Amino acid sequence: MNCISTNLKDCFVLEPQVFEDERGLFFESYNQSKFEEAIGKQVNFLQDNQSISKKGVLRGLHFQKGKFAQSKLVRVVQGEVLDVVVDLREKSETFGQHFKLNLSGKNNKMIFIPKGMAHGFVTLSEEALFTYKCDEYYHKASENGIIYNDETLQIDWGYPVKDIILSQKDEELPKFKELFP
Ligand SMILES: Cc1cn([C@H]2C[C@H](O)[C@@H](COP(=O)(O)OP(=O)(O)O[C@H]3O[C@@H](C)C(=O)[C@@H](O)[C@H]3O)O2)c(=O)[nH]c1=O
Repeated sequence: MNCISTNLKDCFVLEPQVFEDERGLFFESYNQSKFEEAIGKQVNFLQDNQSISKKGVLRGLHFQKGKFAQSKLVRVVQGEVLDVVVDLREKSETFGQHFKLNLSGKNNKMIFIPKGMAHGFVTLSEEALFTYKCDEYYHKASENGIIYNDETLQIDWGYPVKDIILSQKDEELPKFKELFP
């Protein structure tokens, strides 16, 4: 497994070893010991999630606050998304900066997102099957987020704004400056 640093400290891109043969391919989508060795720390994943999104669907930017903050290991099984991570750790040198990467069922890349970061993605293919592990349980009262087109964060989603599909909840997310005045 390759582990590649990103511009955000503690946020890594992981590339599993893929074995291809005449039948197709195989890879370990999660191996606790290889994963923890790659990122250099222990993570106790408690919940696996899966979503299917249509083209243009943007989910994010999301995080859980306080003691329900989650680390996530995210990947795409089928289709393609542009995945975005934002550093919300106020003491971090990269506070307010973001990292983005295309994740697809073809490149098999994964992103490890530590606690203290917001996460979102926009679906580039007709449909995308997205799956991720979390090290804290879903806790509705701790859900929080930032509007995807926030003027302070300046994220280029590389997708026509008029075609972006948001949930009602995501349309009403606050701005970065409201959370961090
Ligand atoms: C995230 C989540 C949602 N739900 C429920 C709540 C709601 O009725 C329904 C859909 O929830 P949402 O609209 O919040 O789903 P979604 O927009 O896919 O939320 C996810 O977005 C990505 C970007 C993340 O990073 C995740 O952590 C998570 O916030 O599923 C759970 O039961 N458990 C969970 O862990």
